Amino acid sequence: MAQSRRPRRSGARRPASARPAPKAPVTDGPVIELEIERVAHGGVFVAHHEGRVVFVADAIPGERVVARIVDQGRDRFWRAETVEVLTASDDRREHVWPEASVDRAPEKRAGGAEFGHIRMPRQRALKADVLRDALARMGGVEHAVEVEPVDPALAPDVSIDEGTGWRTRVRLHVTPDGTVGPYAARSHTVVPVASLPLAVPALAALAPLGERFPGVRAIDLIAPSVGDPSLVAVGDERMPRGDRPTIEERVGDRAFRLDRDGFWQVHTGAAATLSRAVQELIDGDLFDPRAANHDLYGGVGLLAAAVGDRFGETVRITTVESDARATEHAGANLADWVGARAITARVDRYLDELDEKASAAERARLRDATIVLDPPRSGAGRAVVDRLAALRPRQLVYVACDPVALARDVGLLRERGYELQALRAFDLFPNTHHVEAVARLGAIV
Ligand SMILES: C[S@@+](CC[C@H](N)C(=O)[O-])C[C@H]1O[C@@H](n2cnc3c(N)ncnc32)[C@H](O)[C@@H]1O
Repeated sequence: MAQSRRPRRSGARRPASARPAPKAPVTDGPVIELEIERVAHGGVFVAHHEGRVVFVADAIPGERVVARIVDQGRDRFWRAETVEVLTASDDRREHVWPEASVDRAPEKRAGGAEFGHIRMPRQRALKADVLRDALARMGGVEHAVEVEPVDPALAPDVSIDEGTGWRTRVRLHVTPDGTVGPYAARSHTVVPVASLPLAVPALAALAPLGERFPGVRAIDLIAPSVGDPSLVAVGDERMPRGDRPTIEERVGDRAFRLDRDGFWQVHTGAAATLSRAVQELIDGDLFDPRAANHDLYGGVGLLAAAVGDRFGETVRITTVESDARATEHAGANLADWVGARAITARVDRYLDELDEKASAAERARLRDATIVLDPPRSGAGRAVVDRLAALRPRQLVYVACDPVALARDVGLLRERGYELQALRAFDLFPNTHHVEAVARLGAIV
C-alpha cells in the first residue's frame, strides 16, 4: 500500500503554528425545551422559542428535545444543540458514528455526519423537502422532488441501509500536539475518533487514528478507483516539495487522470451516477452534435465524456475550467475525441469574451448548444446566468451540490426566459445534509 508523507502544494504554504485559533465551543448557554417543526437548509431543524426561530442540531421534525443555546448573537434567530431527546421520532436510530452521537457532549461530537441519527429513507425525504422548498421560495417553481439512493450497481460496497462506506476522500485535522481527528460539528476543534464509518473500507483501514503527527496541519486520505489508497500529510514544512502526483479514476470503460489533490466526486458511485444522470437528462431531440456544446466548470472532463459517450465521437464540446492543471488533464483525458477542446478560464470571463467576440455563425452554434454546468457550491450566480441567457443556448443541464444556490439560479434563469423541465436528485452524501441535483432548463421559444 503506497503511503506518501509529501506535502500537498496548497497546504505547504501555511505552517501549523499560523493557523487561526479555533473558536471555543459554547458549553454554558441556557438550556430549553423545544418542539422540532421542520428541516432547514444546512442540516439543522426549525423550532420556536418565545416568538424567535431557533435552529437546532441533531434533532428530527416531530421530536421534543432539550437543547442548549449556543448562539444568541442575532436578533432574528438563535442556534442550539440537542442535549437530550424527550420524545423521539420513529425515524431516530443509533447514530452510525458513535463519536457523533447525541449521547456525547455537543462540543465532542464528530462533524460531517449530521444526519447519522436518522433512518435513511427519512434522511432522503428531508433532503427532498429542502430542495423542494428552496425551488419554491427562491426559484419560484413548484416541482416534485425525490432524492434517489445511489444505484447499488454503481457502488457495490456501499451500505444503502446504513449510508456508510462511501467516502473516497477524507480530510482529518491535526492539533499542535499532533492529535489527529475530524473537526467537531460546527467548530474547528479536533475530536479524536476510533472509526470512520462513512469512509470506504480501504480508507477506514488506512486512517492513522490514535497516531500523532506533530508539525502537520491535516491528513488527507484518498482512495482512487484504480490503485492503492494514499495518506498525505498536509502542511509539513520539513518534507521536500515535489511534483504533484497523479492518480487514475475509472467510470465504466473510461479512465480519467487527475492530480491526487485535484477535484473528483467524493462518493465512490458519484461520478458514474452523475454521468448517467447527465446523459439521461439531456433532451436528445434538442441535442445537436455540431453545435457549440460546453461543459462549464468541467474539471478533468468527466461530464464532457458523458455527453460524448451518449452522442458519439462526432460531438463538438468544449470544457471550461479555471484550474490549469485540471484543464491539462481534461485535454489528455478527452484526447482520443477530435471534437473535444479543454480551455483554462474562469467561466464568467470566458462567456464575456464569447459574447463580445463570437461571429454570427458561432452565435448560431451557441444558440443550438447544450451546456452542461457543474459549478462549485456557491452556484453559477447572476453574472454567469446573465451571460448564458444572452447567448441563449437551447438547453442547460445544471449539476448542483447546493439546493439553495441551484434554486436561486433557477429563479434567475426563469426571469431570463428559461423553464425548469426536469430534475433528479441523488443521495451522494449519505448521513450528511448534502444532496446533489441535476436539472434541465430549456429556452422558452
Ligand atoms: C463541482 S466541480 C465539477 C468538476 C467536474 N464537473 C466533475 O464532476 O469532476 C467544480 C469545478 O469548477 C472549477 N471552478 C470553480 N470556480 C470556477 C470558475 N469561476 N470558472 C471555472 N471553473 C471554476 C473547480 O476548479 C472545479 O474543478
